[in-house]
Amino acid sequence: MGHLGTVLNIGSISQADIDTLIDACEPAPFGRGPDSVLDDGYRKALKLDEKNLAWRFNPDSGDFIAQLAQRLCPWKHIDQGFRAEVTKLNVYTQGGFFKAHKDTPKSHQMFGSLVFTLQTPHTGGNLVLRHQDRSLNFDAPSLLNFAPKPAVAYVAFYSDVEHEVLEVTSGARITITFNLYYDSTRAPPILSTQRSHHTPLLPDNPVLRLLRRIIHDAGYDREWYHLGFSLEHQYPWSFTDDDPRGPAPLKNLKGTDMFLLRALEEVGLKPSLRYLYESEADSWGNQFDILLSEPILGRDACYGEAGQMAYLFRSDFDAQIVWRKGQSEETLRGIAKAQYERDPLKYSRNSVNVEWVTPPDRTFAESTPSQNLGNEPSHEVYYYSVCIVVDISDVDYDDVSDVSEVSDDSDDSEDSSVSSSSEKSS
Ligand SMILES: O=C(O)CCC(=O)C(=O)O
Ligand SMILES: [Fe+2]
Repeated sequence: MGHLGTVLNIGSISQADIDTLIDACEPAPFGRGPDSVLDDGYRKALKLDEKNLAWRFNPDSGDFIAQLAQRLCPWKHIDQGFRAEVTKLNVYTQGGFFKAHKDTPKSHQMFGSLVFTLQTPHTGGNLVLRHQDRSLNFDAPSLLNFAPKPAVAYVAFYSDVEHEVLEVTSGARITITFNLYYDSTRAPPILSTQRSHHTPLLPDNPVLRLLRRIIHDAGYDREWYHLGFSLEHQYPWSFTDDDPRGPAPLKNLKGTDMFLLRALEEVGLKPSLRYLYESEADSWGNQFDILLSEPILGRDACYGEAGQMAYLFRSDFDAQIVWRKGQSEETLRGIAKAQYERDPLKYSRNSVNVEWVTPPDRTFAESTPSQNLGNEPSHEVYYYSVCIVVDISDVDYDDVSDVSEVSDDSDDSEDSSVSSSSEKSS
């Protein structure tokens, strides 16, 4: 736009600097499904794209990213590092805001967002994060007021956490935003080279103890049950990702979901990620809950036969019916008679009783992409609600007793005396 480069010193940003910056910016759009929308009823802000921006403080280098990683993943539970990619600079002048949204996922590996607020005088513009029944009001102006100069205030959060920039009541609020990615080419934040078969991935905790009790409880009718956990976060699934490691959200879980996965692995279970769907009602009004190993593609899910049981089973060899209360093979035989008789074993062989430890609150795995508000248009990458389902009849008992012997070890008791020679198998 005809601007030559301008350098701002973040320790002393003058009103003239802010005016120059505003001049270089353009109105910031947001994403509604695949569309880029300018609507100052939702987002009233200016932006400078990443290609026009160079910031000397690079959070992706040095210690910062490693420390951030340690705080977001406090156990030795991820086996990859982090990468931060700048997205843009935002200027919110008086009256500016950005209504509640989730940050648009870019790939399977994107898990977080990082926002820096610069030390320019302003009031309002707090960033409010909401997730399930919790919320956090990030008050950058107060933090910056009390901080020596130069300073920045930052907040990092999982990108599927809904957030909102409240109205700026005076001054100019300037932020620089980054996306955070898991990166398997980088070292994990807490090195685990000394992990051996006997070193627990997690310190002893009530979840582990409870899981051990369940799988050791002789009275528990394990044969017939799977345990199901609806995960706390949503995860991106990309339909165009040509990553040769494949779509593997299992290694990209966030926070407590990763903790749960590690706990299940620790007691010898073999968790898998599943997507729960509800079949369309048949002419008798019956519906079935069905677990798939992949989400149904976003756009198709709206049309035609995509919700029918026969379609779901045809499209996924690992599809399973989860019996609802009162449903059984008999129900199916009575209701879906024609389908059942064509292939009597198909459905009954692939059905399970799931005891939901954390029950899903939405039956549909899919968030409806066409109405979702994001910070950018979304193309072929959407968030999905995910479950972990484990077959508890399928425990490797050797593994379990091994691990329970060392369950008192706390995480930091591990030192160089632990053998580094044996890799954890499986
Ligand atoms: O400017 C901010 O504080 C956050 C902006 C934001 O949420 C976004 O760009 O997605
Ligand atoms: Fe955002």
